[in-house]
Amino acid sequence: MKTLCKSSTKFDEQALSLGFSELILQENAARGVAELVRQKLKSGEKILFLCGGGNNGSDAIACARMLSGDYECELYFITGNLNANAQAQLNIALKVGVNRVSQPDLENIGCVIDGMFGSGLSRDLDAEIILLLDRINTHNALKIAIDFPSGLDGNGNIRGACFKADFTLSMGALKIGLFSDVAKDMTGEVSLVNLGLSDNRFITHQEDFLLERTDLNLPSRTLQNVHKGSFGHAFVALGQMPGAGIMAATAALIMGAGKVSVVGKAENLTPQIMQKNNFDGADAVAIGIGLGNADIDISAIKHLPCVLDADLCYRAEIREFLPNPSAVFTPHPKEFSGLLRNLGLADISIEEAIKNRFELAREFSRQTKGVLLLKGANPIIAYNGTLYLCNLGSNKLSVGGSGDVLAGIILGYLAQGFSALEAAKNAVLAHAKSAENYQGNDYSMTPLDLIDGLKYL
Ligand SMILES: NC(=O)C1=CN([C@@H]2O[C@H](COP(=O)(O)OP(=O)(O)OC[C@H]3O[C@@H](n4cnc5c(N)ncnc54)[C@H](O)[C@@H]3O)[C@@H](O)[C@H]2O)[C@@H](O)CC1
Ligand SMILES: Nc1ncnc2c1ncn2[C@@H]1O[C@H](COP(=O)(O)OP(=O)(O)O)[C@@H](O)[C@H]1O
Ligand SMILES: [K+]
Repeated sequence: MKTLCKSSTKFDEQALSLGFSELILQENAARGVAELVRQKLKSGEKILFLCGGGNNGSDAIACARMLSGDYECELYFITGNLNANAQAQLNIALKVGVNRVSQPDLENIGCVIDGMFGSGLSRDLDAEIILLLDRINTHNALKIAIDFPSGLDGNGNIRGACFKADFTLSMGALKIGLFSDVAKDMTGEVSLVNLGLSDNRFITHQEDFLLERTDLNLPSRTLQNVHKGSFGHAFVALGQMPGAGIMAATAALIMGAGKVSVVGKAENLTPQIMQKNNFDGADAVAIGIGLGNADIDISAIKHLPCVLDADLCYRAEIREFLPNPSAVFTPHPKEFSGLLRNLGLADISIEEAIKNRFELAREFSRQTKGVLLLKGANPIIAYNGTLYLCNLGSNKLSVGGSGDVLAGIILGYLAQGFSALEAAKNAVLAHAKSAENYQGNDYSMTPLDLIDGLKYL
């Protein structure tokens, strides 16, 4: 896992309190950008630096000075209002031959470096900058964002428009805003630049995390003297759309649950799954998948490890699962907005829920004691106020039924005794990896392909 911090401010404050100067930090930031440029761009090419008047702009100006001589560097300022650092950097840059231009000329530009706004973006972009971004984003030059693509704010929301980067270099520490759903189409590849102080030295208190491929812990079998009862009995409650529940049940089976049963009416049930009338013997349960308005009796299962999905988010019964520390709530944003209302935690629109996803997820996990898995392009897992993000999934997963498969994977882990948090983390990673391994076109993956891929993780 990589550590994520909420903003640059804490890093900057801590570095300054240790005796670093802002100019030293900027020198390191600029060197990180210059190194990437040297790797990606032939020398002699023309680079346009888009500069704001704050410290993000200062990083860009320092970078132009470093590359000047080897590349043709032009600075374009979106403001005449420069802070002291930016002014100091500009004085040096002009002396070493960096050009300052009054209009951004995109002809023959090989690379655009975005140093307009970083973590200081505090309001919507002006119309003029939005127009500039429209022109830049459709240009085929290499695009590198310093710290944040301009237009993306610290909460990962786009403020009018956004620079569409091929690479984003996060300065000092990785910031959570770079991993929102909308950021995924804007940041390009995100990497960290060391500003002279390891992010591990800087983090002194609880932060959030970005899951990595190597965090996937499969429910591998180690002992031989075992039997089906050793791996748990998973149950899925079926409802008005039983096919969805059967896909979840199949995913749980392939993920290693020893036995899998369904409760509720199913026609043509695959023989590998058992039909039951009640939840007797369940080690873990998934409920809500394809449920609709079907009747359910949850009295026997509300204390069990469980996955609470889909339609259950809107129904009163979900309240009875509180506080169950081994409950995993798996809403997509619309269901999350409904769930917050249903539980009396917030009465907000889907758009508001998406906009404030990080803090709402954090608060939800504190209030409910369970684990939240808020689905999206970059799903968020929240437990006890800590967030775990996953940016490894892809648009192949945008197909009806892939959430049902995810619920089934979580169920499979829960049945085998994994904690709710471990089940959610591993399930998100297994889900993303199965999609990544899929060899067909990006538009053709079905939930059954996704389930099949679970066999070969
Ligand atoms: N503080 C430091 O010492 C360091 C800062 N660094 C860089 O500095 C950045 C943060 O710098 P700043 O805090 O100066 O902030 P920015 O450079 O991101 O922007 C600040 C300026 O933009 C204005 N502004 C904000 N939103 C605007 C909008 N929509 N339209 C027009 N103007 C707007 C603000 O009023 C302020 O004047 C980081 O992202 C990083 O790139 C790094 O070099 C590391 C060291
Ligand atoms: N563009 C995307 N990138 C990454 N993951 C995605 C994307 N689109 C959908 N997903 C994932 O696919 C799943 C969709 O679940 P859901 O919306 O509940 O669909 P359904 O109810 O049809 O199964 C979630 O796990 C979500 O995170
Ligand atoms: K920027």
